[in-house]
Amino acid sequence: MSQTTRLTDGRKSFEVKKYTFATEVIPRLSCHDPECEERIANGLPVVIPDVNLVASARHWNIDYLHDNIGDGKFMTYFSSSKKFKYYDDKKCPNVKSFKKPMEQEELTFDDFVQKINKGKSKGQRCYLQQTLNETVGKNIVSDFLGFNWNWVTAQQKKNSFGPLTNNMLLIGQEGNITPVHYDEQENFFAQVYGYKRFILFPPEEFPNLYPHPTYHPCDRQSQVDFDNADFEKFPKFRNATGFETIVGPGDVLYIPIYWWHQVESIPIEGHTISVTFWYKGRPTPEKVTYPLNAHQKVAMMRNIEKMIAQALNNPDEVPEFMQNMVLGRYT
Ligand SMILES: CCC[C@@H](CC(=O)O)C(=O)C(=O)O
Ligand SMILES: [Zn+2]
Repeated sequence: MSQTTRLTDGRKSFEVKKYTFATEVIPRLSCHDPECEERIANGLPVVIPDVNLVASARHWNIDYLHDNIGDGKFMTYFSSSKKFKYYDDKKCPNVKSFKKPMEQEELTFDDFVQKINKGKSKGQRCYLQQTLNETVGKNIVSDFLGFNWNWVTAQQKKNSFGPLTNNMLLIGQEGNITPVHYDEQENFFAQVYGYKRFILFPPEEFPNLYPHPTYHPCDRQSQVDFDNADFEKFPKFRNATGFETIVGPGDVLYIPIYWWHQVESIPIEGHTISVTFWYKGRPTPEKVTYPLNAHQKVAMMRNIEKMIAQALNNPDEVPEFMQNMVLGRYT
């Protein structure tokens, strides 16, 4: 039986699965606290409970969204397990043996609601993950316009983030898990309904988390299954140490670019609703300062892998090429 541990969102406490790695709690700071500003400026995660980023969506629930979201299509993922491990369809041809970890389908919101209800009986889980776009109804537009754009745009400017790329609506069933991965964007993650556990690791943990190669469909995703870690294949995973928190309605979590995160919908309210605010990263500084920081090194490793895969013009040749270059020479 797996052990559990208790975690709080500052108001309630939750029994959550205990993994093999140690974690520290992510600080929870008021948006008026200078230390909160400092953490964002320094690319460190922070939970912000009082910024009211999506307070205008506090009344969002499945029924309200069903009645107001409009007749657009919503990308929905289906998984026979709790895990929703993202993959890039366009990279599937690069790995012939790749088995898709989940299915995807574009549904109307009405179909999605039916799937959620039917899925429960058929043991299939679903996760709606769709960029909010112009197809939404006028009430959702008004809620969207009511987001605290002053605060988040001020953060974008003072931290020299790039442009806002999208706001993604996430509706997951309780118990759904997005396995550990990193994104190449800054993210203010706003929790609207229900509770989510976030486990984060800094970019320095790259060696301990063994991401798939960049040409692999699961680029940016760790190969390590937290529930059943293969310590033979991934020995450095023993050294992983992370940070974690629980976010509840109204909380915003700043997830810095290149920080790894695993996200678990806490089995308490039936489902969870979240909205992401993704921004392109800071522009490359004119004058590079040394030593390079961890996320610059991750960006470098990504570029080198992409260049080698492109130059060989055959992804199947990359593993041997990389091993010939490193094993016995840099080990
Ligand atoms: C598609 C985005 C999913 C989200 C995790 C989650 O809420 O399950 C995440 O990984 C992020 O916001 O970066
Ligand atoms: Zn992510």
